Amino acid sequence: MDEDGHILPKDFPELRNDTFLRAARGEEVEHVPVWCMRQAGRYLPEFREFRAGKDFFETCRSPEDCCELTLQPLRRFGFDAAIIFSDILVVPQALGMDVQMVAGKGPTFPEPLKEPDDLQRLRSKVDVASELGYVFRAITLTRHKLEGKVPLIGFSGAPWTLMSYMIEGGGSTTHSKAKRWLYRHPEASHALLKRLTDVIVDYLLGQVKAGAQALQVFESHAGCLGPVEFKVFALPYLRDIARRVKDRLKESGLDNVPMIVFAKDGHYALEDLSQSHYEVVGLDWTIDPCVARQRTGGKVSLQGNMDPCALYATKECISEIVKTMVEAFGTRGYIANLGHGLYPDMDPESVGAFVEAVHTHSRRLLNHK
Ligand SMILES: Cc1c2[nH]c(c1CCC(=O)O)Cc1[nH]c(c(CCC(=O)O)c1C)Cc1[nH]c(c(CCC(=O)O)c1C)Cc1[nH]c(c(C)c1CCC(=O)O)C2
Repeated sequence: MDEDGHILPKDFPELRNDTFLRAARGEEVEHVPVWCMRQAGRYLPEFREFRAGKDFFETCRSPEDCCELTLQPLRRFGFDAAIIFSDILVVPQALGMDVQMVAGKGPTFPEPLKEPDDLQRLRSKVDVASELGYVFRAITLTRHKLEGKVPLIGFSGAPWTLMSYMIEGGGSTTHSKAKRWLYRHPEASHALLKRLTDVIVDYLLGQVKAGAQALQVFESHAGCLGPVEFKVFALPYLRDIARRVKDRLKESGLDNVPMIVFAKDGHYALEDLSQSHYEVVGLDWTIDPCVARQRTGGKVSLQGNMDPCALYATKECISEIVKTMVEAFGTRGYIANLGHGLYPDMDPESVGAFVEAVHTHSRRLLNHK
């Protein structure tokens, strides 16, 4: 404990299941590891009960609550990794923006950025330890409470995805306000993306120092860009993040951690993403696993990519879909996941069937080699 009574990021329990980390590095495994994006979420009755009546970002600021919500899905399912409960929008908050979670509407910025002058409203220097220390404390506490069961993943939103939220002020189908900046104010766009990148690098490094054993960067809004805009406004910053986090870990004498880049609907950028210093490329369900393997040329491990809606199918059907998916990806350098997050109306039993199917089919394939 430190003088404020916070648990310290040291003497963590020994890791008992490193399958996820080995798969991320392309090493041999006994089964294909599996986890789900949004595995802590409203599809779980215990999650809904725990969150009831509490403000979303208040919950994010409570290390004890984040720890409990992170552990909930692991009590039910044989996931091979945990992901810290938090949200990508804590970074815009750290830059000084107000963000609220409005029931039925999703994340909302009462005062989004409208014109380049609005950049002056953002904090010029962000001290991540003071602004986002609550996430670091949640990670440290959770890493202890996991008791070495599985590794803990930390995460951040990617610069373009965060920029688009900060300008749109919430969810959007066209992202036209944010894309207007790219075409009308390219310099201001780069200035904003650069500032986000700097904060994200410090933030991810802080997460590793706090105990995160892998990192995922969510470029959730890659799909509204085309290949040209992605190359100019997203890819350079994604690359910069991975390179700088890895350099800074080395400088600090810390071990490298696997990094995953997930650019939702960014299949047009697969080749580039596989050469961006990330160990793992996450895939949504719009790309065929064999095509993805070909286009990434065995340079990286792959993660994904079952259509989350396949969980509405029967257990038998889920098992068949998983079998086809695992056979197509192969058992080496592969982390099974959905192609995006779980939805609130999904049946926890189907999630259990998905996890079981990944383990069963991959064990069978590995035993027949
Ligand atoms: C775009 C994005 C956000 N947040 C996140 C992304 C990137 C992933 C993606 O592409 O979906 C990332 C995120 N958000 C959350 C996690 C926790 C870890 C996990 O995956 O289990 C993670 C990794 C918790 C959450 N974040 C949120 C919830 C649900 C709200 C609640 O618990 O009350 C959870 C479990 C809220 C949130 N936060 C955000 C949205 C669009 C929403 C949904 C709003 C709604 O459905 O009303 C922004």
